[in-house]
Amino acid sequence: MKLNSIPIRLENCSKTYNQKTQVLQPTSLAISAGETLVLLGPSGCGKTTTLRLIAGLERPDPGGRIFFGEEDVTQQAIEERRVGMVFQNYALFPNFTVRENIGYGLKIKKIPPRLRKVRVDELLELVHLTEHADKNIAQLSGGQKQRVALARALAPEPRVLLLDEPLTALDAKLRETLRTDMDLLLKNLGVTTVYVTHDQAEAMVLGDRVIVMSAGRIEQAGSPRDIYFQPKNRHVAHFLGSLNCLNGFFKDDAFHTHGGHIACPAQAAGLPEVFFRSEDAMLVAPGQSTLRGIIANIQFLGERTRVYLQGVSDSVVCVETSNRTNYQTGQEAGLLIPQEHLLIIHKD
Ligand SMILES: Nc1ncnc2c1ncn2[C@@H]1O[C@H](COP(=O)(O)OP(=O)(O)OP(=O)(O)O)[C@@H](O)[C@H]1O
Repeated sequence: MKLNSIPIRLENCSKTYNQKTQVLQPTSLAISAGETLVLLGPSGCGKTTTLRLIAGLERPDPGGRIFFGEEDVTQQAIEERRVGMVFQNYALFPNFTVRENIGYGLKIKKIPPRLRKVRVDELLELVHLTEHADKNIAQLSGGQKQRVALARALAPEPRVLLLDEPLTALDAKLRETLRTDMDLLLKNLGVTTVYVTHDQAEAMVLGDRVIVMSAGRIEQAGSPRDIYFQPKNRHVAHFLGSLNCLNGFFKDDAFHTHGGHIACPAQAAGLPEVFFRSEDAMLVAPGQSTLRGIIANIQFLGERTRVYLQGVSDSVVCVETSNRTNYQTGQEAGLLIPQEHLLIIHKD
């Protein structure tokens, strides 16, 4: 199944509720045809509001405009915009069967029953629910309900697919499976998609581009690799991955390096902050580095181990390692950080 896709453009869109709280600051944003754009950020940062503006469930403040292709849809109601929406809580009709739920939008559009059946069968296959077609919604698992919701949203061939935390209500294992299914599906459909989540792994896997938001504004837009490896500021850096600060270990842009690794950083203040990601540091014998600490805590996760070191920086730092050494708390350890893995972020 392939859907037609169109670009979307938001021009200077802000949103103020109750004439006082501006929850979205003036935002301009272009989404390419067929792109999957993920809006990522903490609760309350304005992701859902942005999605609702695109859907036509909210209007932007005066001056803001929204385009689907060249068409100005700012004043159009949701029905006119031809968008498909999927919500966290499914919003399915509980007394309908799977088939009836998926076909609902087609019935409203007065598509003849024979054609409707063909289309619903195709969608059932697409979301792997053919054998559950005649079950009631109550008989389905959470993951199956979400697949019905997705098929129902796709049935009327929307121009744009809008997904608001569709996997949040599911348990971790199922989320991971559905995330992979969703990724394949979106790539095959080729429909312009806006996907809201606060889960960074979901954002990385699904997004062609990720927009990191905080406090009603866009902090950074870029490919998953860009925002992960080149965060523009500390909001973005902290929101992605596990980050450690090397407080006060940076001076006059002079690193004392040891075979390309930071081994003896100098003390200073008032300069950019230096961070490193937990997976980018290596634990070595204390004698192999002048960055040393005492192991304060260990979390064994199976495929990797998190080791927390005290005394390296002002606060405890976390190192993630996949080696199989049986570290012990109280043990002294050295830390090496490849210089190219340091994140140097200027204070904002
Ligand atoms: N109808 C409304 N009236 C007043 N305030 C609202 C309304 N809808 C949302 N808000 C407020 O706008 C802010 C942004 O909400 P929004 O739902 O866009 O955030 P979000 O990033 O999607 O968060 P979450 O992940 O929790 O849904 C929040 O402070 C919220 O309380």
